[in-house]
Amino acid sequence: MRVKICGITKPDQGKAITELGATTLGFICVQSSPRFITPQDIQAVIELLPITVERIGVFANASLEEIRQTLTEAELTGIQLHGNETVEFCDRLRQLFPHLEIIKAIRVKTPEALLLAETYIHHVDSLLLDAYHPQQLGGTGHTLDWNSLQQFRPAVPWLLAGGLTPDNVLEALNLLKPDGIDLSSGVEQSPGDKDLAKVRQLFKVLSEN
Ligand SMILES: O=C(O)c1ccccc1NCC(=O)[C@H](O)[C@H](O)COP(=O)(O)O
Repeated sequence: MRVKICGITKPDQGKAITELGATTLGFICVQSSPRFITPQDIQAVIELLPITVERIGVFANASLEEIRQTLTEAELTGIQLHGNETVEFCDRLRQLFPHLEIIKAIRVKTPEALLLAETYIHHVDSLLLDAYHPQQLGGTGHTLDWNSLQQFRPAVPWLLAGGLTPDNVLEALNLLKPDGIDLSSGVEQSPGDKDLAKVRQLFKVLSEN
């Protein structure tokens, strides 16, 4: 299963987290986030990683030019769109960067958000469901109402995000069986500073499942 640890800001932590078992690292390219990392600093993390690790840049309502600029400086394998990007924007991104994975994140405020997610399936490679928060775009530590997601079976792979921790991840996995999981604040000491003991605990519980 795909395990994405998001909000990496420190090279040594990125390296350690992949050694512990993460398949995918996420880098927050949203300047208002306390987990923001510059393209140059993303590349410094990437240089310590095995080539097999997926490297996702997380953007929210960025322009194509901003994304293009980041890609010239950091060797990302995918783009996560965490704002209000349209299907047309996803299509354009695909045309420009056909080799990159495109993940559309949907922040679930009401059940209609799941219908919105379905409208992206022909325009992206993967979906990610995250918690809605009126002031924060991501990294909120809030869980979704998992019961309301039980019928969610999109025709593309999907990741579950939002408030996952080593303590609740197995319950979520057993209930929803997503293709992957995404964690940030649940394995942190403070925003952008990962807690390696919590990451270790995460992979321990996953291996025992
Ligand atoms: O994490 C952020 O600070 C962030 C800021 C702006 C847009 C997206 C952001 N995070 C996106 C993620 O993929 C997080 O991993 C996801 O929201 C889950 O976070 P958490 O609830 O803390 O596990």
